[in-house]
Amino acid sequence: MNREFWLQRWAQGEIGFHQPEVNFYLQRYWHVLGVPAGASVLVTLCGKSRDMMWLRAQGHPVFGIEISRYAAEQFFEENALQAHCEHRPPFLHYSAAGVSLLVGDIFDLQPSAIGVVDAVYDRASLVALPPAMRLCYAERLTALLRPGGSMLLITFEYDQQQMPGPPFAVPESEVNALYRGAFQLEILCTADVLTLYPCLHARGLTGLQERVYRLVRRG
Ligand SMILES: C[S@@+](CC[C@H](N)C(=O)[O-])C[C@H]1O[C@@H](n2cnc3c(N)ncnc32)[C@H](O)[C@@H]1O
Repeated sequence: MNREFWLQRWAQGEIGFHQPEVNFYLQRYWHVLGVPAGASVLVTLCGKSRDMMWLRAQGHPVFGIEISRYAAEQFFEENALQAHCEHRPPFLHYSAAGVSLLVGDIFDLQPSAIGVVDAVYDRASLVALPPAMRLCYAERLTALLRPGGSMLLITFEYDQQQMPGPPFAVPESEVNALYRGAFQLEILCTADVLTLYPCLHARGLTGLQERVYRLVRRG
């Protein structure tokens, strides 16, 4: 999945991944992470997710990273936030009260751009990436999260033979392989969710699970 694939999806309005409501698991499990108000949160591959507004309302300074400028502009417009935009190569940096969105490639994101963050929220992000990109992505997040910091990760699991991604299936064994070197992992929830995603059923899936993880970065 290259940059052009996602820019085209946004340009054509093919954004079935976007949830009009705040994510259920975020609201249910964020408190389990124990991230205090005032602690910064990085929302990876953020699109125009309303989850950023929810995290902001919990008192977190929110950083989002997203390749599509169009998505970032829609986010501020739909949430009636006045954003200031600066070009700080390699990113366009949009900021409004409590929310900063960096428009650019997450693989260019260094701690020097936003500092290390206290927490990470990954919904529909790891599963948006093909297998060859995932290790590099996990290493990037590990570098951006402070030791002791937490991540809430939501994945999909299904038979990858039944449908090409995205979203891709990322099994528990792969999550472990990507993160266990630097994190303690705990599964918070596993749910059968095919009926909630009729579009994925229509693409050929006969089973679909969502899994929610809490990860804590080792010191
Ligand atoms: C499946 S969507 C999920 C969006 C969001 N997390 C949500 O829950 O609505 C994946 C998003 O990642 C963005 N994206 C893909 N590759 C990227 C990259 N290398 N750097 C930054 N954003 C990227 C896409 O434009 C898209 O908005």
